[in-house]
Amino acid sequence: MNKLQFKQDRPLDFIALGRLCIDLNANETQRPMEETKTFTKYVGGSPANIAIGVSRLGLNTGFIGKVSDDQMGRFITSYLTETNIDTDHVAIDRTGAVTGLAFTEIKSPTDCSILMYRDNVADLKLDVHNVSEGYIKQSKALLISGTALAQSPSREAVFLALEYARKHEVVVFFDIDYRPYTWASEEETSTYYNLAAEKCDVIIGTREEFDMMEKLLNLEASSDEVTANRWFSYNAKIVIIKHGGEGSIAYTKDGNSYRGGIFKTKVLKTFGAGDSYASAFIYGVMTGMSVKEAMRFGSASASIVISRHSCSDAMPTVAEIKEFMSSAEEILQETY
Ligand SMILES: Nc1ncnc2c1ncn2[C@@H]1O[C@H](COP(=O)(O)OP(=O)(O)OP(=O)(O)O)[C@@H](O)[C@H]1O
Ligand SMILES: O=C(O)C[C@@H](O)[C@H](O)C(=O)CO
Repeated sequence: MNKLQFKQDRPLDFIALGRLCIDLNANETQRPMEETKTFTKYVGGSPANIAIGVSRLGLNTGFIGKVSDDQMGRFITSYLTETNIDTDHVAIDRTGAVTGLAFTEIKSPTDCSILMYRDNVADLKLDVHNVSEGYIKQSKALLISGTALAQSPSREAVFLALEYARKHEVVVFFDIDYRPYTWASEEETSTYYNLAAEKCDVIIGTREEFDMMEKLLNLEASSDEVTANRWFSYNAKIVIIKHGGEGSIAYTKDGNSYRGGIFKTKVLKTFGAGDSYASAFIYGVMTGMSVKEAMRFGSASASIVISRHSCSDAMPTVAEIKEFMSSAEEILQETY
């Protein structure tokens, strides 16, 4: 089967599984974090950002995750509810685990970094008992995010969710979301990412993330096309490789490839580009857009989000994206 086939008779469009954390974005920009005095708090975590993005675009969205039993956990679940995301399967940790924090530093539009505090985080205590087959089979699509594979019991929860998704023909999107700070070794990382990716229908990652996955394979030479074709031998129908400000490229199992450009924007910070791109791309392919058009939609969403201070809060509506696309300058680069 070459194409994505969403079961239209499902009450849910999209379930995301994985990290729910807090972004603390520096208010004083153009300087190192050592000189920052104040931060603004937002919901964060790549799968949370993507879920917020697709919900704001109008998809009927749920979440499978675990939050801390404190003010931060309640802030997150309240925000998800306010964003029309079902939180019935967001569990509350009772072991004293905490919420992961992502402190962001915005030195310049092209020099941004994230300081992660992730010891004893609740999101990685998600376990198989939090993963409901009855819930997953109600959805057209499931998103898994690579960082949830970093530690047990979250790792086992992801693989169980993948089993349920495949059993019930739920289309699986895999955002690689490689965050080195959570992993113990490159060997462990590559092994689990590859095992998960074999079960997924759409794989989205940066060139560097795919390189990490291929490190142990001794491939003679890799390229975007080599990467994509490797995954078509498993379950993948679409493989997208993101190239930052140079755009993106998508390969489909039927042998086609599509280059995605970027939309010029006034960049405040670069992080958030990947999650906004993924959320709008997913919305696009789930609402009948072609791969090429969904990539443009994703790229436009990314340009909007990187011009704003937050990631989750900044996720745009369909009207905002269409308005932006009608006036922004689109650039298609052929540099890779
Ligand atoms: N400087 C930019 N200007 C315009 N669009 C951009 C820029 N950087 C990224 N994008 C858009 O966002 C998409 C994803 O960006 P990128 O490749 O940086 O993913 P990522 O590394 O996962 O992002 P993040 O920084 O959020 O982790 C790109 O393919 C492109 O369409
Ligand atoms: O995914 C993370 O842990 C960090 C995010 O919360 C942050 O918004 C970001 O880096 C988005 O790309």
